[in-house]
Amino acid sequence: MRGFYIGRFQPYHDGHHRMVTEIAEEVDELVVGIGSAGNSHTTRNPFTAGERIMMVTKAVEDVDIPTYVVPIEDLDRNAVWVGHVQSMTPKFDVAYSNNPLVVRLFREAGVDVRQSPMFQRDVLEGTEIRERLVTGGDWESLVPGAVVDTIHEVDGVERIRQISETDASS
Ligand SMILES: Nc1ncnc2c1ncn2[C@@H]1O[C@H](COP(=O)(O)OP(=O)(O)OP(=O)(O)O)[C@@H](O)[C@H]1O
Ligand SMILES: NC(=O)c1ccc[n+]([C@@H]2O[C@H](COP(=O)(O)O)[C@@H](O)[C@H]2O)c1
Repeated sequence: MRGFYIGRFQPYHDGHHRMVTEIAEEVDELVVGIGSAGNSHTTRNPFTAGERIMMVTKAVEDVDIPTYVVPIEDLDRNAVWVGHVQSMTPKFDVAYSNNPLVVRLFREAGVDVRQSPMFQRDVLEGTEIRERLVTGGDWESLVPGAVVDTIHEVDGVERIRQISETDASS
């Protein structure tokens, strides 16, 4: 059986990784979809699809099942989004998400969906980690080591700080 797990992964964090580890107990292969693949260089979506592919590919090296990482661009039309996803990925039998819109769209399209508990959601949240990147807080302890390496390799801390500045006073 093959599973599918989609997220924006801005960045991929320990909550995502815990979910992947648990999914790997239930399926034989996993497809990870990098959502909003066309978005980057904004405070909500600082990292490119390629950078997120590196984060996930390296982080899942310690997961025992074959894992494919596929970028998925957004569409203006929610009603056909599941078909768009399926057109870009290996066939899958079950989708994993805690995002209510994603759950709804897959179920309406007849795809089996499983949800998981949220792990340490007070800190394991992309928004919190991006905030810490900007303010100089401890973000490294909330993401896999491979993600720390990727963010440093692409000068990600400086990038997110610079794009979060305003030009109001200049
Ligand atoms: N701590 C967590 N535990 C379990 N699942 C999580 C956790 N954080 C996110 N997820 C789930 O992983 C998927 C992808 O999440 P996403 O990339 O939007 O991360 P996020 O932490 O919710 O980020 P953001 O704050 O940027 O929205 C979603 O289904 C989301 O609900
Ligand atoms: N119409 C669309 O393009 C559409 C619909 C539902 C989800 N998505 C994407 O799926 C991903 C879901 O991931 P999150 O759970 O991280 O929000 C996001 O990238 C979101 O933009 C896109």
